[in-house]
Order: sequence, then structure tokens, then C-alpha cells
Amino acid sequence: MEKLHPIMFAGTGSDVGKSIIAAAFCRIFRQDGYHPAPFKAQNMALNSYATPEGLEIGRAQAVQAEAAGVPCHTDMNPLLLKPSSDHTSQVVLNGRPIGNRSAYEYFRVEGREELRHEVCSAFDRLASRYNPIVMEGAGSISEINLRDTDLVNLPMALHAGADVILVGDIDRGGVFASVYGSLMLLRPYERERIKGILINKFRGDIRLFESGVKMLEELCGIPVVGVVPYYKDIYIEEEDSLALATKSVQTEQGKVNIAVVLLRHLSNFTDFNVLERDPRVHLFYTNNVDELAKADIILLPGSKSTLADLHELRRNGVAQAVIRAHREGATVMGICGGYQIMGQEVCDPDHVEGEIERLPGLGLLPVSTHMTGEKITRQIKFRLSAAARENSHLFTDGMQANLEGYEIHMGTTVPVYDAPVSPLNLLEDGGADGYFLDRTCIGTYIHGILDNPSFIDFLLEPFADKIADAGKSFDYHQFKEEQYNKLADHVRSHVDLPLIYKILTTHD
Ligand SMILES: NC(=O)CC[C@H](N)C(=O)O
Repeated sequence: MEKLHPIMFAGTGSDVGKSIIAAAFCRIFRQDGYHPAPFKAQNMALNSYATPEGLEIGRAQAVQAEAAGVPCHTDMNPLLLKPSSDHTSQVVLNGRPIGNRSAYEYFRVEGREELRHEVCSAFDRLASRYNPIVMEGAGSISEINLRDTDLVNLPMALHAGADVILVGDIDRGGVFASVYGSLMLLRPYERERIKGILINKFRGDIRLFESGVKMLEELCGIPVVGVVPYYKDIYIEEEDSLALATKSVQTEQGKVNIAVVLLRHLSNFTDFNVLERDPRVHLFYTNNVDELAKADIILLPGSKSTLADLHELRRNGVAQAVIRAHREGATVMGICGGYQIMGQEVCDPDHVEGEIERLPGLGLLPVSTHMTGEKITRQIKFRLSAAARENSHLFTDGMQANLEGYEIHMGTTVPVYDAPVSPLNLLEDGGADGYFLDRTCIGTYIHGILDNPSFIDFLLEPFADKIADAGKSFDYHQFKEEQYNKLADHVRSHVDLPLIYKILTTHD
């Protein structure tokens, strides 16, 4: 295939839809016979993913890699900042944490050149393996006060020799000013790299915007390569928990009601995407104690800051509400940070997470957690333990499919001294995971465990009468493939693709 220049989707601001557009182009290039890969030098998100090598990257690049049909790799997102409070972030470089930095420390010029060297090297490695590289900028391209320390927008595009498409969001208004203003604030040699404008999230009749397109082109001297309508019926994983705001917060009659406890530092909320689409289930997010009381199943999600969130749960009464609901028959399951919260205690003597050194947990599981400096990041295959399967009718033939998931955590959790060893899962490598007390009380470190249809069946098995005539679970992998294709079709039919190919092959 012909070599294409790297293409970068940069924004007039954050949340203009860069990640999704980049995912769409990953799929489009793949459909057209190329071998694309995504790249974003630096990501700030709590939603991360483990690569096949057992290293950590931002979830958005993992999704884009899936759209591109290639395995994800840390070279696709060499720098990941995971905010742990308003002022500090854990810095993950090439998949491994290198410590916590305050925002001030981080943006100081010092040390930046080392990081720049790292992200540029990651890009170069990736560019030697894939064609084209579909790059994503971060936030706005015109944060002029941060220009000299920027690692992810124009300096990266210049290093890569990328053609930049500036994405503007027409839904929030002010698209002319934001596009024109962003361009004007760039230096001339930076502006030269902007080869197209893409208007995203358009609602209404596109014909009414035709004159607007002409005006923008005349004003900016850059072609508008597409006006992409807002879509509602395509499901692609969202980059950050902003999307949570649009989700359900209440119970619904006639389904298994599953409450996900809203934690302030909730991480990996994508753990619940499959359940959310399961016809047997009504999933909602809450920290309202009355709604929790009505749930059949309560899920405690992962948390970047387990101790801080546990403290908050005790303060706002949610901890007590979960304990009460469990006593009255609800199933409680914790994933990662949520699992740690369910135990007897969480200790952080070395201040890995922060100030708090120790807190009692909810006491639902006889385990105790210690935070350690070492971070575990890995993809794993596993199966349910014999104890977990004992009262289940799903695994009677002794055969059990391998389940898949991934781990990202600092804590280690063990049974308290007098408690029996009773893991929920047995790992392929011989290890064990989580704790199985009984069908109503379980914990696991495995993210993505609820992407496995047979695990969902296991979780819902005790509620069989409630869901007797609801539909069956569905194939998530096939669903995701369909969604990437739908997204690609949608974007393809609203951009001038021949023009984009021309841009990506024309020397300048
Ligand atoms: N992903 C998580 O839930 C992490 C839990 C906890 N903060 C840890 O690092 O161990």
C-alpha cells in the first residue's frame, strides 16, 4: 500500500470528539486496505487498559487499536497521567508508573525534554510498523501559555510530519470563532501543518450550513474536509467519565436491577458497558442510599484512590447502605478498588495513595489489603474456582470456557489470619484471584470480568425467575465490530475522503 503521512486530529477544545473521529479513521483506513495504528503522546484519564505485554495505556487508544484491528501497545500512548486528586497525577511512562507529580512540578520546563524524547521515540517505533499513524491531539491546540512544554499537539505533529485536521464542535456553538481563533493563535510554521477543518457534532439540516462552510474556508484559507452529524445510535466507548452524566440513576421494574456505586475516583467504568446493554438487566449508577436499597445486585467499581473513596463512602452513608442491602439479600460484588473496599481493612503505610494510612473496610469479605509501591498491570485468562461453581448449574459438565480480563492495581489482598482461602477465580498461570464468600458476596481484581458472557450468566443465575422471559446475553465482540463499522460508514459518508487521501500523499 502507498505510504500515507501521519494524520493528526487536533481540537479547538476538549470533548470536541477527537477520539471518536480518530477511531473512525482507524477503521476507515483498515477497511481501505491500510495497516493503521493510533497514537496519542499523552493522555489524562483514569480509564486505562493493560496491553498484551502487561503494560498500561489509556483506554481510548486501546479502543482505537481495536478499530484499527491491531493489538494495543504502549507506543500508542507512551505517557498517561492518572489524576489522583485535583493537584496530583500518577505519571505512567511507557506503561509503567514513574511516580506522582503535582501539576506544577509536571509542567515545569525541567524534565520535559526527556519526556519529549520518550514520546517521540515511541512515535518513531510505531511509524516504522504501521501506515498510516492516526494521531490524536489533546484539549485545544492553542493553549499558548503551555506552548513550550506541549508534548502532544503541534510539537508532536511537527516531529511526525503529520497533516493536522482541526476538529471543531458545532454543537456547543461558537464554531467560527473557535476554529478561526485557534488558527490565528498558532505561529505561521505551525499553521502550515493544519491541512483541513472538520466540523463535528452537527445537528439539523446540513444544507443550511453550506454557506458557513464557504465562509470558514475563505476566512481560514484551509478546506473543510467534512461536516459530521451528531449520532445517537452508535455505541463506542467514551474516553472519560463525563459520559456517566447521561446514564440512568434509578431502578426499573421487571429486570434485575444492578446498582454501580458512584465513587469520586471511579476508574475503569467501562467494566459495566456490557451489562448496560444486557436485556435482562437494568444498570444504574448511584450513591443515593434509597436507590441502593432497591438494587438486586450492588457493584463496587474500581477506584484510583481506594482509601479516599472508602472514607467518603463512610461519610455519606453509602457504606452503611451497602452493608444493610447485603444483609437484606442483595448480592454485592467488588472489582479491584471495590473489592479492596469490601474487606476488613485497607492499609497504606507507605502513602502510596495519599495521607490516610489505614481505614476499616465494609467488612463484607474476610480479606485485608495493603497498598504497595509495585503496580500490577497484566492481561489474564482465568476460570471460576470450584467453590464458586459448586452451587451453579451452569458448569455441570465440568467444562468451562476460559474467561478473559486484565488487572491494574497497586494493592495486594489476602485472607485475614483465621479466614479460609477461597478464591473466586483460578488464573491460567496457576495463581488465584479474589474472594468467594457465597453467591451474594464476591470480590475480584479482574477488570473486564463482566465482559465475559458466562460470568454474567453466573452472576445473574440466582435471579432466574425474575428474568425468565427476557432476552439472552449477547456477543460483545461482534457488537463492537458492528459499531466500529457503523461509525466508519457514518464518518465516511460525511467527509471528503478523496481530498483527505490527496492531503496525505501530497508533498509540501
Ligand atoms: N483499579 C483499581 O481499582 C485500583 C485500586 C487501588 N487504587 C490500587 O491501586 O490497588
